[in-house]
Amino acid sequence: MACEADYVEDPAIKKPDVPEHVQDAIRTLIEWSGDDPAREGLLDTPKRVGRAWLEYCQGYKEDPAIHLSRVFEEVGGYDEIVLLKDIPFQSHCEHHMAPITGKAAIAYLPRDKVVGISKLARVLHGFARRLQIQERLTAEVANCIWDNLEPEGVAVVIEAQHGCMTGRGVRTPGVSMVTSKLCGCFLDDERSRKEVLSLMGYG
Ligand SMILES: Nc1nc2c(ncn2[C@@H]2O[C@H](COP(=O)(O)OP(=O)(O)OP(=O)(O)O)[C@@H](O)[C@H]2O)c(=O)[nH]1
Ligand SMILES: [Zn+2]
Repeated sequence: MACEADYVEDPAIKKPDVPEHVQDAIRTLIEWSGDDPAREGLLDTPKRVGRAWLEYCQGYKEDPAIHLSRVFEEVGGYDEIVLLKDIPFQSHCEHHMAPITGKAAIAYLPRDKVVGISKLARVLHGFARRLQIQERLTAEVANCIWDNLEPEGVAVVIEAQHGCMTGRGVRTPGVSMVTSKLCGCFLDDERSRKEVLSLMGYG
């Protein structure tokens, strides 16, 4: 699935060092998997995997709320739901460190603060690029928007596939997990809830 592309590898920028103890851990994992970490094709793998995990878990280095600090208060009289849907994301499950890939729909009904629309996706990625369970990811995105934009309502629906269910374990491909977190009017008012879920395509 296509994913957000704000990690741009610049060949002029030195790649981060991967400490020896991290590389050792990856060599141990290769051995545990049944291969030989000393064979040629695997010699640089510990460094690559170390860097890859820095990137998968980049979210630990940021507070996603920072993306909601630039708000617009002049919205030209618009007072309806703002929805960003089909936002692709990647995360990793905290149980198996296997990929979680999916899409999110994020909506809010502004009170007096509106943000640039890309910022909703940035908040999602900030929480997704960590070791997660889908329920917590969903709640963290919704709560961050609720606390920082103080809107009338927030709704987040996430639909994702879990690598730990497809490539191992129960080995059941094609299933999606769906989670939602509703706050404010989307939780309390049935008409608002129906409207937002229908705009998201879940109506
Ligand atoms: N609720 C929830 N469960 C998840 C998520 N990601 C993975 N899991 C589940 O976490 C559970 C961990 O179960 P355990 O019995 O401790 O681990 P396991 O023996 O590897 O389980 P199996 O995957 O069934 O083989 C599994 O049922 C996974 O499907 C998530 O985001 N939310
Ligand atoms: Zn898992």
